[in-house]
Amino acid sequence: MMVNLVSQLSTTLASIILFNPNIEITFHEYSSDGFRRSEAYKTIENYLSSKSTEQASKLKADVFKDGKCIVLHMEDYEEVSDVFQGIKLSWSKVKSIPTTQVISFYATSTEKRHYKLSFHKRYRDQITKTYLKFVLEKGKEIAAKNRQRKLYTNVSGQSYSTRSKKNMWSHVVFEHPASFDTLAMDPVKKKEIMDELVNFSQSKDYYARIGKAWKRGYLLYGPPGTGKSTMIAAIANFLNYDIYDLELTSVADNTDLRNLLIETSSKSIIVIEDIDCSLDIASQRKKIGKKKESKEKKKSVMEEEEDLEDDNKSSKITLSGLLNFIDGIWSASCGERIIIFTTNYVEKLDQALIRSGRMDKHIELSYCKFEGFKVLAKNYLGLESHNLFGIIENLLEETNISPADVAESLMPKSIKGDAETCLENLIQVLKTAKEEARKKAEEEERLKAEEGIKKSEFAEEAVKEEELENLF
Ligand SMILES: Nc1ncnc2c1ncn2[C@@H]1O[C@H](COP(=O)(O)OP(=O)(O)OP(=O)(O)O)[C@@H](O)[C@H]1O
Ligand SMILES: [Mg+2]
Repeated sequence: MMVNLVSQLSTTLASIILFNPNIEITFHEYSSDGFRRSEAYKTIENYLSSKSTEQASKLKADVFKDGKCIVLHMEDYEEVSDVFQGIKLSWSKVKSIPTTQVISFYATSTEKRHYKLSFHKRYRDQITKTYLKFVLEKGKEIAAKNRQRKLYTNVSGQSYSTRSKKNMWSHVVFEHPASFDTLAMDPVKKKEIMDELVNFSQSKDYYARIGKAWKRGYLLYGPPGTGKSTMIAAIANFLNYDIYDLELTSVADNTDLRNLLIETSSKSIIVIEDIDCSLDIASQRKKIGKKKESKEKKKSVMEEEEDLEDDNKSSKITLSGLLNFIDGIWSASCGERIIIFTTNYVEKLDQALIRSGRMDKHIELSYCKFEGFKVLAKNYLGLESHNLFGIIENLLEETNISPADVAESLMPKSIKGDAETCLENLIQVLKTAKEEARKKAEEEERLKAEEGIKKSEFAEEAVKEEELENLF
């Protein structure tokens, strides 16, 4: 009887060992030489963080963003489950300690960890081909969300704490509070921009398929104080990107520009503010024209000297240098990038610079209208409606005022300042702006009329002179 039981048990064990229906995949923490921490291990750790938080009984905490963000991971020997397309899987964290003691400077050589993934063998294809790719992508997304974002500049300054390699960029932590929620603009336009950004950030495969660098160019234009810089910060916060604020006047030449761009990382926005001022592109075009002219007609020594002085004063970056960069020749090396130009004078820009394909989308940020005002009133005063809103709506229709000026009027001028006082203050500002605009228009009319009179007097004079000349 006893012999029978033992033989039965051993048969069952043998069948379990021989016919184990599960497949196990291990992901080791360190590379086989023991020096490099595996990217896949870190990514899986990130992917499992939310599942660990929900399921594991022993957790380990990692603190990010100067203590503002805590991420929990499962401790050694813990196990969590996952479900993918209806398939049940399990992840466990295993620690192994070598039996022979090795004396080493590296802590890694004594304790070895790995994640072990188990699933039924009938799902081998789905797991190895689809699930693992999904885990790595999700893990990377989580890591990107948790990282401390940075604002880089190529202008060297004392306030910028850290300088990256080759001293090309210096950076500070990027903590601008702007968001699309607090941005005052037409809600339809806002939604369209947000949808497009999401679409862009998820289009890696699409860009790879069509053979284009994964980048998108935006031109933000409009009068001062309409929210161009605020929108850049909102985009960075929305997509969780770094910002590279490129000051073209501090870039020596095209090579310098290329080196700066090579150093930018993926998931970043490269910004050139006031592009019309930072690069005298229009005059470069004229200069090329002038050079052609000078070949045709000989120039005086003085004219040549004037041209040379002009050349020395202007930046050595050429329009073609900048266009090369935008076209992705230098930026195609890795990852997703957004390029944003801002300007107050869109009409001054060279068409080559802003044609579609380079600047894929042109966004006009304009004067504050009622929809924009409602966003500002909610942000600044916590108001969604008020009986003064009607008057403000009418005045905004008749007046050009920037969101920055509206925002300024809505800020309480004293601690006791209440919402109604702020709205009345804004009404006053709008009435004054309207009155000033009316006076300005009248003055312009008057000047035009005077010019007209002068011109007709001049014409009459000329006719009289001609008549006199004809008499003699
Ligand atoms: N559309 C807007 N929504 C919310 N706040 C705005 C908006 N526009 C301007 N502001 C407020 O006005 C301030 C100035 O705006 P911002 O710097 O974005 O303007 P800008 O268009 O970049 O101006 P400039 O052309 O002078 O660079 C911001 O700090 C913000 O508080
Ligand atoms: Mg600005």
